[in-house]
Amino acid sequence: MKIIKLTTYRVPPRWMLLKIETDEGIVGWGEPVIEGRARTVEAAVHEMTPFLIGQDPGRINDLWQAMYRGGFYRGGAILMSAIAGIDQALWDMKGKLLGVPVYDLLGGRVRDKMKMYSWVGGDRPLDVIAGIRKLREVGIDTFKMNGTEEMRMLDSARAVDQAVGRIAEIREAFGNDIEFGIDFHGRVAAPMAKVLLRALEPYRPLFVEEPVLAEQAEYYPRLAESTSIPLAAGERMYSRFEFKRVLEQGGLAILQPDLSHAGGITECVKIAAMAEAYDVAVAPHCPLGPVALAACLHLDFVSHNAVLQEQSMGIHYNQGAELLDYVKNKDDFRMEGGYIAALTKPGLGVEVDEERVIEASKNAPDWRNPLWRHEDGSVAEW
Ligand SMILES: O=C(O)[C@H](O)[C@@H](O)[C@@H](O)[C@H](O)CO
Ligand SMILES: [Mg+2]
Repeated sequence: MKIIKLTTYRVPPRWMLLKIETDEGIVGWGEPVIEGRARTVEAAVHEMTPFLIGQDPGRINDLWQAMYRGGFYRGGAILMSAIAGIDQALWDMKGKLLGVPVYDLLGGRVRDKMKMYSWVGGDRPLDVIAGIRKLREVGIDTFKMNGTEEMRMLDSARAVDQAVGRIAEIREAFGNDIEFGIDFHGRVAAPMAKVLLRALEPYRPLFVEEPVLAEQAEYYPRLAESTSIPLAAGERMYSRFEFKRVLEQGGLAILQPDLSHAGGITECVKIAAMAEAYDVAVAPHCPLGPVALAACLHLDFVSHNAVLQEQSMGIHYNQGAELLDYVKNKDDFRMEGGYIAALTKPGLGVEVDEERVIEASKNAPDWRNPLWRHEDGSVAEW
């Protein structure tokens, strides 16, 4: 079998879907995208196309190594997201060819269902209580929210009290009937991270995510020493070569590789295995679309140390399209009691509504995250 065509579709809200076709009619779908840089990743995918045309899609490992090592320069958000989406489509095709779900190609399931969580609140964590109440009605009991608004490198007691007060209200309202992670979203510099973590201790969040920016990873062990709250990060690390340093130095209790940013299934399964060797959990990052989520779920179902899965239903970014709008087999993604069952159809298990995708791609937005500034006019981390 040979690859004959790659087609990319940028679609609302901010996703990109990739269709790979072969000379034997087998089609694979992937989701190569970096939020806010869809066109750049699209260019990277098309730069890889001349190499991929004519290749045997079944040689996933060789194609991955050639895409990663073949261009001399390697890694980073753009190239690893392009490789990720192509890799997802290759696994989709291999599963379809052999008539089995991807998790069976990876040795079979280690669990019967996977624990999911939902976002509540938006860029500025408002109305979180109402959001939790609404999602609890449909059985969700695990949540994530932004922990702060803009946070200066050295900020005020008031800013800390505002951030902690919101969390106190949640515990006050729901006690231990729910669990929640708090995403510092890289907005917090190390000195304030230490202050916030200390102040959040009494409310026992499930984890604090991106306590500092990925480029400040050397703080993870120091912050971990100063708190009992499990620390999580990974959405802005793009290969096992970045994760290995973080595992060696310690500090993170949970790795959150993104299956559409960190080289795809081939790479993230290796990252999950590395984490297991250090007794570190994985909770794949996925504020994206259905193909990205399906790729995450196949990793979750073969990884002993997979503990939680992010999904974007109702996330504040999904303006103009919702998680399952481009999926025909919506029922397969049903969550019950906060869990999801394995996607058992061959390949990734997503039946893409191609007509809907093509239609939506005709007016895809160029989504950008906002540029935040502090009161003094300096750039703030969003
Ligand atoms: O945890 C999460 O989902 C992420 O931090 C998410 O908010 C960002 O990755 C966002 O998608 C970037 O545009
Ligand atoms: Mg995050």
